[in-house]
Amino acid sequence: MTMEMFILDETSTGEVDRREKVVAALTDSVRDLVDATIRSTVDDDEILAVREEVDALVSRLRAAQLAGPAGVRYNAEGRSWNWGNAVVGQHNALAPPLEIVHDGPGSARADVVLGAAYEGPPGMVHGGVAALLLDQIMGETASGFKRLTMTGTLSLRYRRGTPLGPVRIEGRIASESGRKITVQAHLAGPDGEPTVEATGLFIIPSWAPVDESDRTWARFAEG
Ligand SMILES: CCCCCCCCCCCCCC(=O)SCCNC(=O)CCNC(=O)[C@H](O)C(C)(C)COP(=O)(O)OP(=O)(O)OC[C@H]1O[C@@H](n2cnc3c(N)ncnc32)[C@H](O)[C@@H]1OP(=O)(O)O
Repeated sequence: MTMEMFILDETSTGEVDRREKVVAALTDSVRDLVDATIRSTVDDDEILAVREEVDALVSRLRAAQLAGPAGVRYNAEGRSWNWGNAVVGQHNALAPPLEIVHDGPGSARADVVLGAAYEGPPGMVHGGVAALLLDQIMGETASGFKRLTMTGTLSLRYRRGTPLGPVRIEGRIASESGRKITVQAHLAGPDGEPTVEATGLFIIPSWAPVDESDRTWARFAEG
């Protein structure tokens, strides 16, 4: 991976905002479709009929497609967007999506409601999903949108099951040394008691710009 993998896109911020909103609304409907598919008890004939309609809709969307994944894009105005991101992607129905709040330097949090699509043990959040969400918030905590960071090592302690439903995730920088940033985080259910605790080492890659006064690259990190 190199800085060149971030895509400079000519689209204006106004147009990005407009398009994001339109497709995000469709994405919400697709999330609803996923939940409805998991939980539906309609009869087989109805399932077959719905499948035909869904296949027809997929064909319509495929009429004009990107050649590959959405990537992380930015424009000359400093707006960046990562619509396909697995955790925060506004156009990714697999993403909850997480809306991460940056409280201040070195800390971040997010509240999200995890439904049937995120189940592992019965009625509980899948352990891999917890790791996925923690990884993203910890990466953003380390980055603070001021530098590029990548996950080096992630260690999780699952203290008890997390019930599906409302979840809070919080992360903070514990220490820094050169290009290495240690982040601690946890995920908690509605009672606020941590169910998963995480420690991660996030690394500013050797190929990333290191001069924090060089703001030209900061926009990349805002994806
Ligand atoms: C994603 C980027 C966008 C970010 C946007 C901001 C938002 C973020 C949100 C994103 C959230 C999602 C986030 C994701 O999902 S990121 C996706 C998951 N992570 C990856 O794919 C990372 C893959 N690995 C690499 O690219 C490289 O190995 C990295 C960049 C990690 C280091 O390659 P680099 O060539 O730079 O390293 P170096 O050899 O100069 O070593 C430097 C120092 O680090 C130490 N070390 C090295 N590796 C590890 C390790 N694995 N554990 C512990 N320590 C390690 C090493 O010993 C040395 O220590 P010292 O000898 O100096 O003491």
